Amino acid sequence: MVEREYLINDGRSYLPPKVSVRRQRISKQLTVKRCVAALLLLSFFSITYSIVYLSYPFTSLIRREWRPEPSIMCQQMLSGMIGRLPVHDHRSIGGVRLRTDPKVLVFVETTYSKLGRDITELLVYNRIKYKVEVASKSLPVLTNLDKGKYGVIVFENLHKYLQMDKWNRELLDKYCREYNVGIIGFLLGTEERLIGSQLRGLPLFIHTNLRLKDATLNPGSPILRLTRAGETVWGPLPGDDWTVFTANHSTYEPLAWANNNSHDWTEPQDQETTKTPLVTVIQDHGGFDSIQRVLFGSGLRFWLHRLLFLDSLSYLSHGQLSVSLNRYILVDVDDIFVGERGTRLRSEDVRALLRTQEKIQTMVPGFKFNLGFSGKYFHHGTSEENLGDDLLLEHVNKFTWFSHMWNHQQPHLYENQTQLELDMALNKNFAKEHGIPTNSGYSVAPHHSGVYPVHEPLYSAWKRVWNIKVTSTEEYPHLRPARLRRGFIHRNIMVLPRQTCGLFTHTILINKYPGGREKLDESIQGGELFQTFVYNPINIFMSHMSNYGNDRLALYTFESVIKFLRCWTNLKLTSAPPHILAEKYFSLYPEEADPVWGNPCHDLRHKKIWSHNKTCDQLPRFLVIGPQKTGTTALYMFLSMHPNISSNIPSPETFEEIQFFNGRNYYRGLSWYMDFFPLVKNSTAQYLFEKSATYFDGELVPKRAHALLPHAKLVTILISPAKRAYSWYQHMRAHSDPIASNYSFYDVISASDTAPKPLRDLRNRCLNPGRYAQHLEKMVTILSTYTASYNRWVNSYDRIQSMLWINYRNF
Ligand SMILES: Nc1ncnc2c1ncn2[C@@H]1O[C@H](COP(=O)(O)OS(=O)(=O)O)[C@@H](OP(=O)(O)O)[C@H]1O
Repeated sequence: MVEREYLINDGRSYLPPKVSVRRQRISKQLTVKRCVAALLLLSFFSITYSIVYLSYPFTSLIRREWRPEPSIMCQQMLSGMIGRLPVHDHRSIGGVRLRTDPKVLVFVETTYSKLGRDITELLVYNRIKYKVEVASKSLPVLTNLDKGKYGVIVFENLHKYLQMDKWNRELLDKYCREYNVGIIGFLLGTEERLIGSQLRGLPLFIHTNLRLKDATLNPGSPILRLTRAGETVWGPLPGDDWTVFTANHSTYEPLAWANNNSHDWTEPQDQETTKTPLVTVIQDHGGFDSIQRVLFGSGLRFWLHRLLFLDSLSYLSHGQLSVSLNRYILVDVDDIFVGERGTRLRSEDVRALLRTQEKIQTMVPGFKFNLGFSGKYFHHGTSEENLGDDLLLEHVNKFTWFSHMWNHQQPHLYENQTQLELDMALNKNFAKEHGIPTNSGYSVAPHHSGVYPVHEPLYSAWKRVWNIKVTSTEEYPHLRPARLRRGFIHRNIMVLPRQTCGLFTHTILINKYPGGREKLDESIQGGELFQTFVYNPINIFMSHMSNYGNDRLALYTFESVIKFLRCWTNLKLTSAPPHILAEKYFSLYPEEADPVWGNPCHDLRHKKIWSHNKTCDQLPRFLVIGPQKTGTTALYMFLSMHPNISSNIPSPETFEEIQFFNGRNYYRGLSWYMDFFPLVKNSTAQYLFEKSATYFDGELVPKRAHALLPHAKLVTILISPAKRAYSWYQHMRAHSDPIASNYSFYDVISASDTAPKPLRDLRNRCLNPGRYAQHLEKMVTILSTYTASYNRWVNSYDRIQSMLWINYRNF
C-alpha cells in the first residue's frame, strides 16, 4: 500500500494519523538497529585504534608522503664539473709588505651600527683579526717597523672614505699604494633615491634604493676563490635599498649582478635597466688611482655577500687573509636506542640512513654517520623499531660508534665516581656483546653535562673506562653565539666545539618545524647551517636518532646542505675520525688548548649542568694580587683576623697562597680551586678572599681572574720598587739560592743580557714585578678587552684604582 503524503500549507509534508503510528513503530526499530550498528562500529574502531596506539604511539600516524626529499640541483652538478676547475690562489698576485699576522682595519659609522657589527662578527667567526675605528676620527698607526699592520681596509659606509679630510685620505691612500693593500666599501640605501650620481673622485656612478632579484656572479672574476660562480640565486634579494653601479673606466669589472625588481620606478632610463643586469658588486682593479677596491651595493644581509666579502679580503690582501678551503665534517647521531617508542628508527629508516650515507660519501670522502649509543634502551621500541635496532647492528661496520651514557643519565648527577664508572662499563660490555667497536676514543655526555662546567669524576671515568681522548660540546665558553664556541684541553681530553644543525630531539616533522619549512630551507640554502660549514674548518654536528626516523629531517638537511655547498663554493669536504679532527683543530688553533674557567653561576644553563655539591659561595670576593715582598703576608694575616672575612685553607705545596690563576695549578680545574674554600657551618664570614703575590705580574692572570671572578675586587700594595727588589734578593739568600748567595745585590740587578741565564733570571725576578705602571696598564688593557662596553671598562679600571694600596712609608 502506498502511503500518501500531503503538503500542508506551509510546504512541510504531513502524514495522516494511522499511517503515522505505523511509521513511527518502524522508525523506532530502525533507530535501535542503527544504534547497535553504530556501537559495533565504534567498538571496532576503538579496538583497532588501541591496537595501533599500543604498538605505535600517535606519531606513527605521520603522513609520510610529506617527508621532504633533497632536491637541490645545479648546473655544475649536472655537468659533472664540480672539483674540476682550478681555484684562484690569491697569494700569487703581487708582493705585499705586511707583517706576518695582518689584521683588517674596519671603519664603522658608530660603535653600534648594524653592518659594522655584522662585519666584525663575520671576522670573529673566521678568526680573522681586526681593529675597529669609528670613521671620521683620526687614523690609527698603520705601520710597524716598515711593515703594514692591516691587510685590508673596510668601510662600513664608503661615503665616509670618499668624504675623509684631505690629510687622512692622502695618508690612507698612500698606505694602500705603498703596502699594496686594498679597500672594501659598502654602499647602503640613501634618504633620497640617487640616480646616476657620481661617487666623489671616482669615475663610478650609482643608482640607489632599488629592489632587485636573481643574483648571478661573474665567472671570470679573479676574486672568486671560496665562492663558485655559475648559478643564479633566483627570486627577490633581501632589502629594498640596493645600490647598483655603472662605470666610466676600464678599471672596473663587475663581480656580481642582478635584475631590477622595482615596480615603482618609471623614469625613462630605467626602462633600459629593467632589461640589463645591474651591477651589485664591482671590482676596481686600481687602473684609475693605483688602489684596488671591491664595492658592495648592499650589506651582508644577502648570504652571497658574506662569501664575496671573505673572497675580497683574500684577494685584496694577496692571500694574507685567506681562509682555508678544507672542511672536515663529522655528524654525530646521539641517542641511538634512546628515543621514545614511536619516534625511533624502523628498518626502512635504517636503510634510508645507509642510502643517504652512500650518497654523501660520493661528495664527502670518508663520510660515516657517527652513532652514539646508550645500550640500556636497546630493543625498547615497538616491534618494528626493534627490527630497526637489529638492522643497525647488522650494519655495525658501516658506521662509526661512540658511547653515550649507558642509561642516558647526566654525568654531573653522579657524585660517586665508582657508580659512574660502573654505568660506563655496562655500556662498554653492551658494545662488546653486540660487536660495536669500543676504540674510537670519543664520547659525548648527555645534555653536555659534566664537560663544561667540568665535572672531574666524568673526566676520570672516561679515561679509566673508555680511554677517551676527544669529546665535543656547544657549552664552552657559552652556548650562544655559535661564532664564539671554542675548544680546550682538560686532563689530556680534547674538547672540540660542536655545531648545531637546526634540528633537536623534538624536531621530527617538517610541518611542525619552528618557523615552517621555509626556515629550515633558508638555513640550508645560504643561511645559518650553510654558513656554519663555510666558517668552520672543522664541523662536528649534533643530531639525534629521532631526526633520522619520522620525517628523516636530518637526512634531508645534511644531503641538501652538502649539495648546496658544492653548488656555490669551492670548499673541499672530507671526513675523519674524531681524534684526527681534534689533532687538526688544536694544530690550527694552538692558543685554544688552554681552558678558561668561567663562573657557572653566571649562566643559567651552566648552573643547570653543574654538580649540586658546588656553590658559588665557595669563590673569593676579593684577591690580594701582590706584588711579592710588599707586605702581602702581613695583610693576609690581618684580614683573616676579621670575623667577617675568611681566607682560603693553606695549600700543602704553596702554603697560604693557592697560586691558581698564574701557573700550572690552573689546569687542575675549578673544583680543585674551590676546594680551598670549604663551606663552614655557622661561619660569620661573608667575604672570602685569596692572596697570591705572584698574580700581580702573571701574564695570564687578568684574563683568567676576570673570566671566573668578574666582580671581584683586586687589592695590590705598592712599595718602593728598589726596596721590593732588595727584599726579594734577601728572600732568595735566606732560601740558600746559589746565585743570590754568590752575587751581591748590585751584581744581580746590574747583570747584563749576556750574563749567565740563572743570574739574568734572578735579576728579572728582582726587577720585573716592580715595573708597576707597566703591569697595571696591561691589566687595565686586558680587562677592557674582556668587557663589552665603555661603562664596564671604566668599572674594571675603577676596580684596580679603588683598591690600589700604596704604602707611602715604604716608598
Ligand atoms: N706590616 C707590614 N708593613 C710593611 N711591610 C711589612 C709588614 N709586615 C711585613 N712586612 C715586610 O713585607 C715583606 C714581605 O712581604 P710579603 O709578605 O709580600 O712577601 S711574600 O711575597 O709573600 O714572600 C718583608 O720585607 P723585608 O723584611 O724587607 O724582606 C716584611 O718585613
